[in-house]
Amino acid sequence: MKIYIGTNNKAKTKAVQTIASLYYPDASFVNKEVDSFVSAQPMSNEETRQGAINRAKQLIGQQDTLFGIGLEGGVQEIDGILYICNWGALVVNNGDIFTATGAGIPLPDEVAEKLRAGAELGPVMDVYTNRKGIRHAEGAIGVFTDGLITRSMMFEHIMYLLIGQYELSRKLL
Ligand SMILES: O=P(O)(O)OP(=O)(O)OP(=O)(O)OC[C@H]1O[C@@H](n2cnc3c(O)ncnc32)[C@H](O)[C@@H]1O
Ligand SMILES: [Mg+2]
Repeated sequence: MKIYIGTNNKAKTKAVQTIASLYYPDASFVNKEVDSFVSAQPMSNEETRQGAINRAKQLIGQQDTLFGIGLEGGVQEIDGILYICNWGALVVNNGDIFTATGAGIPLPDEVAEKLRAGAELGPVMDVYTNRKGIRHAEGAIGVFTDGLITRSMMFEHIMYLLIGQYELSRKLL
């Protein structure tokens, strides 16, 4: 059985493979770049959630699919502070969909200002750290938690939340 992953991002892919292979050791993984149909930089919880759902829905209908996973990163403003937010969606071929949200921490003002002006977090983080490809590595959440929680670990938690809901629904059938 195949598990479809709606991205080529390395941090997201690692999270899906790490957690899903614990529960489905015989599954194989297929990456498929799909459109989120939301902004490149989602600016609300609602938009970020919708991006994850939109990605996952495009993975319906493949042969031998266990499920498809859509993961989306964004930011949301609360009380004048920009927090990172992250969402995941798991879809099965019959159209059932499970969603979950992940950890959120505030972004420093100098980063938040650039996003409010229209920049994307990925490139902003590369400039901030003077490195390349932070979004494929520890991510903003890793940089701003001193490496304690990486972008993969954050998406791993979302994977547990998604698989847990999916498995429970199968037990209730
Ligand atoms: O290839 P995809 O799956 O699109 O992976 P992505 O890294 O672009 O991830 P998202 O589209 O889900 O994230 C939306 C934007 O926020 C950026 N982003 C999100 N989380 C980030 C993080 O933890 N560190 C750095 N950039 C991040 C990302 O680069 C995009 O500009
Ligand atoms: Mg993206």
